[in-house]
Amino acid sequence: MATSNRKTEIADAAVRVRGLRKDYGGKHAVDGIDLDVARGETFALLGPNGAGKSTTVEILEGYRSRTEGEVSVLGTDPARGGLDWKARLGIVLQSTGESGVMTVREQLKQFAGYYPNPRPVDEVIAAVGLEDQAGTRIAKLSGGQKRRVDVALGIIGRPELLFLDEPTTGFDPEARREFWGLIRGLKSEGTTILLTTHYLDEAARLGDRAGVIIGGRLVDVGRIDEIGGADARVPIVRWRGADGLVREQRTQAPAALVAALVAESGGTGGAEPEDLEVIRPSLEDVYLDLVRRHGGAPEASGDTETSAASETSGASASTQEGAIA
Ligand SMILES: Nc1ncnc2c1ncn2[C@@H]1O[C@H](COP(=O)(O)OP(=O)(O)OP(=O)(O)O)[C@@H](O)[C@H]1O
Repeated sequence: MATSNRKTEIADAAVRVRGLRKDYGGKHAVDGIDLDVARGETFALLGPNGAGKSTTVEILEGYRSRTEGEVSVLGTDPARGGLDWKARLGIVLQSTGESGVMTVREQLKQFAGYYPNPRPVDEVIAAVGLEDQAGTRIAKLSGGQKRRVDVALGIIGRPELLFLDEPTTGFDPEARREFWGLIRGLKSEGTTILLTTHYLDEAARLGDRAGVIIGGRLVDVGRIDEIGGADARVPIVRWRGADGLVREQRTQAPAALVAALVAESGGTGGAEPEDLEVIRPSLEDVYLDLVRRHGGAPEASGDTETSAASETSGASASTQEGAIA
């Protein structure tokens, strides 16, 4: 299965990166990345631990120097971005930096003062679901609540471009879904969002497009439903044969295969094929396959359900398309 590397050029991109390299000592942490993020799109940057995502994003944010390459963020080279440029960005870093002694509202008020056109503080508190904690000192909040403060600080300045580095780490499932709603709202207002996440379901739900970085290289980029190439998306039919063995077959026509299995097991009135499943590979399945093929260590998944696409319990046998075992 060939990886399609779609290098789409976007006119008037919010982010434009060409030949980006970052060396630490002799090691290429980022090794020649080309990337465009369109204005108004939500772009998910994916990759295993140590792949080079944070380094890339920190260069875009102006926090880190680069070794080589061209970078333009909202039309400005981040290495030369001044305060006016910074005020157009919203940044939610991986680690929290807010003061623990202030209350949520005090901290947000302070940050709002740094921006020319901030959102109303109470509107932001409500958007991140911290109304009940608005008067609480940040030091006393739970990990997930502190993360919501980080997100609130990232959006208070009404950013044109919002960087979210693993924003929902520590969120409970309900808070994560609320956060997704918040991000969709920002997107509908025209905010460009660059998201790094290890939660593949989050990337699939929020992202218009995604890029996969492995070993400092962008190994694939495209619409969420294009990542990994068409072959990686072919459905899998799995069933237990009369001999007790689990069989699986990739096929573009799962209904026809299921009908054939039913006919084989005695016609419409016959026995149901045992343990029958039709599986459509998720972004997580496709991503893990990409990581394996490019020699990256697949990380433990987030809270997404593990698809059974690559796992079978008990004995199994794979079959070629068109041949029922
Ligand atoms: N300040 C630094 N000095 C030396 N090496 C570094 C530095 N920062 C990062 N690296 C190395 O660069 C590589 C890329 O790191 P980076 O933090 O960009 O990865 P990542 O994809 O964001 O990982 P994670 O998913 O764990 O956050 C790693 O091998 C890391 O050890």
